[in-house]
Amino acid sequence: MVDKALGGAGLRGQEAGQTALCTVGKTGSGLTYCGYDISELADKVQFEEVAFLLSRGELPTAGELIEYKAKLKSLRGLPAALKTVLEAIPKDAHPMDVMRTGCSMLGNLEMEADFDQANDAIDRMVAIFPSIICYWYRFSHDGVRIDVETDDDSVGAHFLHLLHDKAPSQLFADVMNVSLILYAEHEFNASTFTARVCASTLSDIHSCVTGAIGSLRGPLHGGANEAAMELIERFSNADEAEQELMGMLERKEKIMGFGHAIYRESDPRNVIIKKWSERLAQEVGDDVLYPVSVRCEEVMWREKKLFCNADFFHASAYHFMGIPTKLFTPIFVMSRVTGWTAHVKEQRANNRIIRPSAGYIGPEARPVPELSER
Ligand SMILES: CC(=O)SCCNC(=O)CCNC(=O)[C@H](O)C(C)(C)COP(=O)(O)OP(=O)(O)OC[C@H]1O[C@@H](n2cnc3c(N)ncnc32)[C@H](O)[C@@H]1OP(=O)(O)O
Ligand SMILES: O=C([O-])CC(=O)C(=O)O
Repeated sequence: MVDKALGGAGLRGQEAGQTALCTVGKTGSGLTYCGYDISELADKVQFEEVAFLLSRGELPTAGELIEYKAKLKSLRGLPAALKTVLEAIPKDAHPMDVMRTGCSMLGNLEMEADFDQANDAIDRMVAIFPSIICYWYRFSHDGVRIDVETDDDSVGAHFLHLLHDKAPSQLFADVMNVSLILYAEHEFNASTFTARVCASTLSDIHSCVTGAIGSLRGPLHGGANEAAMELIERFSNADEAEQELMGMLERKEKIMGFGHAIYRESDPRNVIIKKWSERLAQEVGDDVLYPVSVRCEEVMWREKKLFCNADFFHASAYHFMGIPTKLFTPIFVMSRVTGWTAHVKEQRANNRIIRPSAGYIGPEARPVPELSER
């Protein structure tokens, strides 16, 4: 007999393996990376320190951080063949498909020939992903071939610089930094599990990340930040948002950016990005999107006890920084690549091919009828 609680839909509640990288819904504020609480990381460190922590197992020393950031800076350039591929992708393509193709093409050009090279391949992906999406976006939308080798100090500032053709303000760079930290890692979520399944076949790291990008793309996972933006921008004030939301709930529609597979009462990342969204709203003089978002949060909790997940206030925060909605989920990729690849290495270090069983619900055994008799 299958235990329904354990064997139910979505594998919910099953321990599908072990990890030393992250806890979700267990200790502290509810999310830790290698033992460090997310609220402390978001307050104190740079995204590059988190990327180093996930790939090397410990936070860097001051010297290691300088060296690591210099390495990332040196790896921002795009190979000519990759530029050619990006230039061939149409303007109306989905940017997550651009990321998927960009990652896959990189794997063709710079194959991870040996697992010992994993950290070099990881560093390259962390450094080059902002270049990939911005090169395609600026070429297809603005008709320019940008130089992706900026001197910006961080991954987040590099991205905003390429996108807007100017170095970002300190506030915008700080928000990008926090956002990338919040999205970096989250245990056995759907995209990370995809990467681990692929890794368990002893495949290469670019294949693992390419598959993970495909899983992150969906609106029930990373794509929710874009869907949340499409929701909140429909409303011109908080009262209208409340009225519309009540109708959506009545019609049993799903409200993107709310709820979670593991957290039951709150997502610890929400309080952090919400604070930054409020700060940005003040900075840009917004008096619609932020109050609309807050009202959505109040209504969803009051009516359904559903809370904002990491994606909801990311929508307004990114919008206030002038980031086009269709680029929201690719930013998630730029960050989560650190978590995915840490899991790939962890899987490889203690591997057994991931191959669960299926409960069969099809027809009884039967003979194949002749073609003329079907
Ligand atoms: C970074 C991230 O990936 S965070 C997640 C981003 N995704 C979203 O924001 C999409 C919207 N949210 C959802 O679809 C879900 O909450 C998920 C996919 C995140 C989690 O799914 P599950 O684990 O199946 O949710 P859960 O078991 O808690 O759902 C309980 C009930 O609440 C409902 N519910 C959950 N989230 C929502 C929502 N956002 N809007 C309306 N109803 C919801 C479910 O439909 C379910 O109702 P039912 O029992 O009548 O079918
Ligand atoms: O853990 C999950 O199911 C989804 C999520 O919040 C994430 O991947 O950040």
